[in-house]
Amino acid sequence: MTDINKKTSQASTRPVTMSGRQEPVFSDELHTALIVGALVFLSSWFGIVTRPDNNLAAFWPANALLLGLLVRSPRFASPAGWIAAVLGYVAADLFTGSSAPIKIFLLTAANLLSVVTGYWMYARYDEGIRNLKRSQSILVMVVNVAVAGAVAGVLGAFIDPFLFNGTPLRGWSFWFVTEVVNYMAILPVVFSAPKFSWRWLERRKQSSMHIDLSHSAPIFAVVLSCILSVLIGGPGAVAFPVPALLWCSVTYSVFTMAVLTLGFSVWTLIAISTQVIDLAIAGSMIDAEMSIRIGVTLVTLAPITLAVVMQSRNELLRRLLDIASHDQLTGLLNRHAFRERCNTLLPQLVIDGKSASLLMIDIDHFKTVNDTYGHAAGDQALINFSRSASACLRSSDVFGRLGGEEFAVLLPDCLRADVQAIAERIRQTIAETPIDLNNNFQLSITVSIGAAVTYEAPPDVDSLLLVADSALYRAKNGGRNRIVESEFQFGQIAARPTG
Ligand SMILES: Nc1nc2c(ncn2[C@@H]2O[C@H](COP(=O)(O)OP(=O)(O)OP(=O)(O)O)[C@@H](O)[C@H]2O)c(=O)[nH]1
Repeated sequence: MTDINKKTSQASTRPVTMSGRQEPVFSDELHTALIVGALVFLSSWFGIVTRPDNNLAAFWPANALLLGLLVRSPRFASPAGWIAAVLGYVAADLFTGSSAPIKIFLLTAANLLSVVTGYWMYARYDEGIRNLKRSQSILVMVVNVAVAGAVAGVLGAFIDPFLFNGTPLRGWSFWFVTEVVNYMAILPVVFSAPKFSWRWLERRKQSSMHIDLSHSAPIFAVVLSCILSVLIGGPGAVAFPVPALLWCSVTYSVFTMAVLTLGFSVWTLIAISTQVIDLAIAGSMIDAEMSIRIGVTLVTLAPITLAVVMQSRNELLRRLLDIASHDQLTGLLNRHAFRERCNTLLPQLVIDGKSASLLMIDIDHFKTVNDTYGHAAGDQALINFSRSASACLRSSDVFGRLGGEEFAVLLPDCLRADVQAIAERIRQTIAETPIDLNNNFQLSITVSIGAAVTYEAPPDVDSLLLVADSALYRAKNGGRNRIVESEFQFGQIAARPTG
């Protein structure tokens, strides 16, 4: 658990005074106030103009949008941000003709109390939980918004009898349900929205050009089940789209799911209140209103929770696969992953006039490096070597650590002269790049390289490795810091001589 404000001060780019304190920049505060003020004003105005006469608004996006913005970007939770939020609520009331100061004061106080409580609740959770990247994120959201709604409801219990001739219990429960429903519909969209950048927009444009019909099938299923809800109706109609929404959860990202469930909630609530979906409920619809709102919110909870769990599970799987296929010291492919990648590539290599070649690279006298400077210095040498050698390679080359101080590179589609040039570039770069050790000491290393060149597709990478290993052995025996090349031919047994 961390304080969400910590991130703000670390990420801030404000100038720092001689004493180390950050100077307040007026334009930053103005920018914050304008954004928060405009957001609260516009969303409150929307809530006011869509609310029924002489009652509280059922759809009130202002608190959820404000809380989402503050939790997502805590830099907006500055004094200027909070003051702008108050002014935004008050201005929306005044602008829409509500002039009773006590009413404006009470409603603004209840709205702020809800947002402040939600913000305070979220302050104890780290970024992963807040941005819906952990499997427990939705549970945390439910608890936080329930507390925020319950606390705001205490003022609601006072407001309802005072302003709307209701009872304290009705005031508390109406306020609580409305807050929770609005938060649960809007917060997932705000928390999971991708950070905007021009590159992101470009990628979206490109991917939307290739519309894959099978990928869109779950959305069609949601639309179809919504149509069935209208056609069949009855009390069970609200739940018709649940299987299709669950299908969406295992297909789409959390953000897409958050937008989908928001769309589903809004559509269902409007369709029920306008009786497009006839739930066939006896008695007043107003009596059933709160139950329906809670029901719709709970229906959307399962798909969004599943989407978050799927995303965090996929991320975990991706990290596990990454760990299983990479050497943790150098970040290169490990022996197993290197062999797999090469064996996948080798049959596809265009051998026509070009060769597929494999370099086996071994650091010279590495045992002496460890013995003289310590194991940590040896590790640093391995890291520096892999960085310097990577810089000599093309993006299509496959570079892996076979084990210890032994490395290999597969060079696809390379002329023989190119193979020699690349190997020589690596040898020279390593010999000329000293390694800075912690104690200001510089260490120089050299490498020996065995190159296996082939003009025919080899049966697998192991046959190329054998030839390269034999050439490497000769490079070592020939005095080290050199390259020896050998051609792979079918039927040739190129094992390293023993003894
Ligand atoms: N620091 C460090 N050392 C390692 C690692 N893996 C293997 N080694 C060491 O690498 C050394 C390899 O030594 P040798 O196989 O004798 O080869 P060499 O000393 O390089 O001699 P030549 O290859 O003949 O030039 C051993 O001392 C291993 O302990 C590692 O991850 N980190």
